[in-house]
Amino acid sequence: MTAKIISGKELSTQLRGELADEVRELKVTPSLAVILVGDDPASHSYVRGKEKACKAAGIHSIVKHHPSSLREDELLAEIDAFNEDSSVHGILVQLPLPEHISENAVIERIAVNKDVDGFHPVNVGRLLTGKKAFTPCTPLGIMKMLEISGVEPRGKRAVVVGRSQLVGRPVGQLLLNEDATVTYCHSKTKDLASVTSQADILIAAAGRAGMIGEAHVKEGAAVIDVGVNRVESTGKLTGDVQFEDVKEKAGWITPVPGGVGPMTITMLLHNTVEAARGTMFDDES
Ligand SMILES: Nc1nc(=O)c2c([nH]1)NC[C@@H]1CN(c3ccc(C(=O)N[C@@H](CCC(=O)O)C(=O)O)cc3)C=[N+]21
Repeated sequence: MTAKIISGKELSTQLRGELADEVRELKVTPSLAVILVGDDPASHSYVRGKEKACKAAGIHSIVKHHPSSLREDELLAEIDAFNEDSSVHGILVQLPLPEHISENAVIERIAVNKDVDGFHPVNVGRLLTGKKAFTPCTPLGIMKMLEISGVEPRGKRAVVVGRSQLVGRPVGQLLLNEDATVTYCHSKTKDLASVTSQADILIAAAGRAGMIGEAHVKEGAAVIDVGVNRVESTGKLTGDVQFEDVKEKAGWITPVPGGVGPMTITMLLHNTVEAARGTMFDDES
C-alpha cells in the first residue's frame, strides 16, 4: 500500500482562510501576546511563524523578547499585566524556558481563559473530565488531520509514542475521548515495535529522529509524525518517522515539514479566536 499523504500545509491554508473570515465577523480584533525568553534560534523561528500566521488571519499579536537572564518574578509580573489587560485575549509563553525559571509556575500564572496553549492545570483537568477546555494546539491539529482524512478513532487501537505534557498525554486523552483504545509508549517500553505494530493510529511524538521504521507500523495504519528534529549537518527539519519506508506500508502519513507543524500554528489561531469570543466557559456546570 502507498499511503495517502495528509498535508498539514494545505489543510492549514484552508482552515486559516476560514479563520480569517470568522475574525472579520467578530466585534473585537483577537489579540495574542507571545513571550519569548532567551535566544534559542528554533524558538525564534517558531515565534516568527506564529506572528506571520496571526497577521494573515487578522489577529493582532504582541511579541515580547527577553534575554535569558530575565528573572522569574519579572516574567510572572508581565503575565499578570497581560492577564489584567482586557484587550489581550490569549497569552503564550514559548517553551522551553531557561533553567532558573519554573515552567509550572509560569503556566499556572496564565489566566485560565487566556491559556491558548491549553497547558494550565485547570484546562488539563477539564480535558480529562470531558468538559470544554482550551486544548493544546498540536493534539488539536492531529485530531483535525485524522478527521479530514476520514480516520475515525472509535474502537480503533491508537498507540502514542511519547508521554510529554505538551503532546503525548493530551493527544492520547483526545483519542480516548473519541473512544479509541489508547496505549502510551515511552523510553522504558519493552519491545516497542510489538506494541506500535498493533496500532491503527500511530502517533510518533518522542522527539527522536527516524525512530519509527517500517517494522513498527501495521499495514494500512494512520501514522502521524510529531517529530521536529533539526539535522545538524543540513539544518533541515526531520520527523520521528522514516517517511520514505513507512509511506509504502501505512494507509495515511503526515510529512515533516508540512504536516503537524503548520497545524499546530493553525490551532493556536483557532484557540485565540475562541478566547476572543470569550464563550469557552459559558456552559460552566
Ligand atoms: N508554549 C509553546 N507552545 C507551542 O506550541 C510550542 C512551544 N511552546 N515551543 C516549541 C514547540 C514547537 N512548535 C512548533 C510550531 C510550528 C512548527 C512549524 O510550523 N514547523 C514547520 C517548519 C518550520 C521550520 O522549518 O522551521 C513545518 O513542520 O512544516 C514547528 C514547531 C510549537 N511549540
